[in-house]
Amino acid sequence: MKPAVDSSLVLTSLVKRYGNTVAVDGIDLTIPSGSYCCLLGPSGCGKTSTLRMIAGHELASDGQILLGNKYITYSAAADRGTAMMFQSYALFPHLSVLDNVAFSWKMRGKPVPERQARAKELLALVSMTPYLARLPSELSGGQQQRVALARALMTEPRVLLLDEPLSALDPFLRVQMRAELKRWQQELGFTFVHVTHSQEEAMALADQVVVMNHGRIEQTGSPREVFNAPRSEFVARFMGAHNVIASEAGPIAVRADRMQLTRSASGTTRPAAVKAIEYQGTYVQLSLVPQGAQGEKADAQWTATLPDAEFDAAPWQPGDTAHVSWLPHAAHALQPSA
Ligand SMILES: Nc1ncnc2c1ncn2[C@@H]1O[C@H](COP(=O)(O)OP(=O)(O)OP(=O)(O)O)[C@@H](O)[C@H]1O
Repeated sequence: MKPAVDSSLVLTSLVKRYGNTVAVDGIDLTIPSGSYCCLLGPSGCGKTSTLRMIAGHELASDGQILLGNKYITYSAAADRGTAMMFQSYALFPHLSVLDNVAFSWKMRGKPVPERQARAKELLALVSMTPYLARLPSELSGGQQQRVALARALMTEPRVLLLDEPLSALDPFLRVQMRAELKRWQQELGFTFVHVTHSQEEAMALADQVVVMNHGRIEQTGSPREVFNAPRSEFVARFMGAHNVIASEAGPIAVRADRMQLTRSASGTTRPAAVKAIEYQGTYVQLSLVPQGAQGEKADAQWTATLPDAEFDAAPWQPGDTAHVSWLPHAAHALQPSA
């Protein structure tokens, strides 16, 4: 049921100021129609403000928002063609599942059979047909979330906005719901914009990851592009599993699993003391302190991960000296932050 409507979003020089605080500092972003976009970044980087400006829950201080071929920058929230799904599901506690979902059509004066039929269709999409008569208090967190999604879909949005939708769930349910979100987005075929501070969640879900820092976009790309070629030190550190290493040509990023360790020095290796070893199941993680490397900060620490079989064949001990190297293509030059 892929709709043919254009649900692309274009943000141009978008700014949000709260008094003297610049929460979003002139971002430019194109989100293709029908894609899954994750806005990713640490607390306070401006991702929720960006989402709320798209939703119309905050007015942009400057810049433009284009949905399809229509500027919605100053439109009322209800007229934008967007729907928001919140972290707290905000269902009406006294209404049944069916009535919660049908509510927006009731407000629009649609007849009972019509609104109930559509609500049932959407509740079937989110596998909630057996629970139509329940109250929200009689549902689990994951089930409440499904109902909240069905309710958001009743408004027939072209863009669904999700603000940390998985953060209230336990880790097991989070992974399950994540897979379902992806499936629903593919079935519905329109644009999803999902705010998260979890790089793991963004990598699992997104077609396009947008890494934000201090109200600006640090990097945009597919999860693979962003993970394998972080543009800045901030992105390398935020995505995790990377080392930021000083080199003559400036800082470089090397993935932890691309660090090669040997027991003797050669021309290109750098010495490091093995500080700690953690067994992680399929791999073993070593914390390394570089020894007298030029340009490294005094508190620099590197991480190397070795497949468990490789580690077991020649185990390292804390206090050992490892000589570290990497293949040329494993090193990525880092730019200064935006
Ligand atoms: N209503 C507000 N009034 C004043 N300042 C605000 C308001 N909302 C957000 N801010 C500030 O704007 C900046 C960006 O906030 P925003 O909520 O967009 O970030 P975020 O990346 O979504 O953070 P989090 O992950 O913690 O929700 C922060 O410095 C925040 O304190």
